[in-house]
Amino acid sequence: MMYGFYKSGRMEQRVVFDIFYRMNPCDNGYVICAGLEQAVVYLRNLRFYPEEIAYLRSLGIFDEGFLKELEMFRFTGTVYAIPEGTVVFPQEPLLRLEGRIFELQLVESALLCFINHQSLIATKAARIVQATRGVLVEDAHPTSEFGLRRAQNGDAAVFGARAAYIGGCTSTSNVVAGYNFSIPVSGTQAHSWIQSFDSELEAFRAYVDAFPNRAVLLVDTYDVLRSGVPNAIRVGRELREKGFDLLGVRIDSGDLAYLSKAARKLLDEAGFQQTQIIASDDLDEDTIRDLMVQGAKIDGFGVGTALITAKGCPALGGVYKLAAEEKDGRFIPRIKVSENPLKVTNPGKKKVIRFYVGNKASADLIMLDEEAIPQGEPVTLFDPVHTYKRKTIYQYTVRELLIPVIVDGDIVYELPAVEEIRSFAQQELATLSSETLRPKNPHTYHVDLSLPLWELKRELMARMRTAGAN
Ligand SMILES: Nc1ncnc2c1ncn2[C@@H]1O[C@H](COP(=O)(O)OP(=O)(O)OP(=O)(O)O)[C@@H](O)[C@H]1O
Ligand SMILES: O=P(O)(O)OC[C@H]1O[C@H](OP(=O)(O)OP(=O)(O)O)[C@H](O)[C@@H]1O
Ligand SMILES: O=C(O)c1cccnc1
Repeated sequence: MMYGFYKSGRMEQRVVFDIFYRMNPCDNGYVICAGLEQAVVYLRNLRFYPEEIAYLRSLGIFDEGFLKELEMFRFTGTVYAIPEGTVVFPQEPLLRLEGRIFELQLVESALLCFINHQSLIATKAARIVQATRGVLVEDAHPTSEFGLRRAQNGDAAVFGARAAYIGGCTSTSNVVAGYNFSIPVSGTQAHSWIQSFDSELEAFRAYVDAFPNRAVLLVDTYDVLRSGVPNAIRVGRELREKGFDLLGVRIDSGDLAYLSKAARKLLDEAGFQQTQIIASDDLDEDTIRDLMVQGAKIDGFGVGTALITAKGCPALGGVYKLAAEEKDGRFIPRIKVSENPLKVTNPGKKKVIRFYVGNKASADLIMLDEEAIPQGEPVTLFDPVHTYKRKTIYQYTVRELLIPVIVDGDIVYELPAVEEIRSFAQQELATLSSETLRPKNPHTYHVDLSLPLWELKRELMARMRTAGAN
């Protein structure tokens, strides 16, 4: 397409693209937006290197003038984005890009990859953490991301660990992610550690020698209740003589509810009330919720496969759609019409505002960029499909969600630390009602269109049906 724009003299045509998604993944009531930092870094560093241009030349498809354009290529567009950690909903632009069609068309798939992947994993993590006891991490049990070995590849593991932390995990076992993003790392040991010693007891002793104040012993290699926990208690007693406390045991197979209760009893009777029980073994939000219902005595979870692959909801369907095109110095709205009403795009250069009543998010409104933001007067919102469904909001505050991140190719936004994004995501979750937060059949949060945008959409749909037919 870039070559086509170059050949037809349309390279410099200015356009607006939106990134948005149409349905929440996992039947969830919201998505936690993530991946913006990687998108920004990608845009900043985007260029064509000599070897890449040589490869494109070798294809024998492109003329030298075009390859020269690629050689000089830099991203010069403007990006507005919803900050990472924000809870977002279907249809609303998460990123709005303005620039030359030559460059904005190039970046579609890469941007979608960053935003779709991390937003999906952050959302999955929030669901898993919520299942451990409550949606906010202050109520939840610590949950460590264990997924590296099961991720679809290395980038998915590292950026997935970042997103999992944003979504509420307490730590990751992926030390590269810890290094890259300054997020907490934690880990226990594998069955191979235990197997590599002549006895479980020796294995435990050697481990606590190395990590006297942070040892979590894997107790299920041979027999949790007859061998693993009794040996852990023995080593715990020896540790105490050296002035340390055994931090925990990990159970990685069997009936986790039954074994955790029995292990708790053994540990408590031996005076190890502070020693935690960590569970892992193909856990996901459903199994964790089930374990909690069964009264499992589990203090923390390690979750790998289901988290890093977003089991059950393997992709977030974010899309990149042309919304406007510049003509004579003005942006002319563009629409994509479809038989499926969900797939008809919202035309024009837009912004998104969120209404808060008290400290709860009440509804979002997608508006045309030139519209004034309501300043406190009562606002009546209507469902864009079932327009008789209306709601008037009084006594609200408003927040504009899209903020400038890159202006004319320059980064104008200070990228927050991941720790900060995670705290922000927690604040964001606290603004949702329990009905929106529930993991099954959640209440659908209202995302409405302003009247001018709704009217523009209807007009363009009618016009483009006729124009398209011609
Ligand atoms: N009390 C429980 N209620 C519901 N699910 C459980 C309970 N205990 C364990 N599970 C889940 O059941 C599954 C058991 O898996 P599986 O049949 O492979 O047995 P296992 O004990 O893990 O054996 P191994 O890991 O040695 O192959 C895991 O996904 C685990 O998380
Ligand atoms: O179960 P997940 O949620 O994916 O978490 C990661 C798993 O990876 C490790 O074992 P591994 O899978 O290597 O071996 P195992 O299945 O035999 O325990 C660990 O002990 C967990 O069980
Ligand atoms: O630290 C652990 O015990 C761990 C980490 C990743 C995968 N499985 C286990």
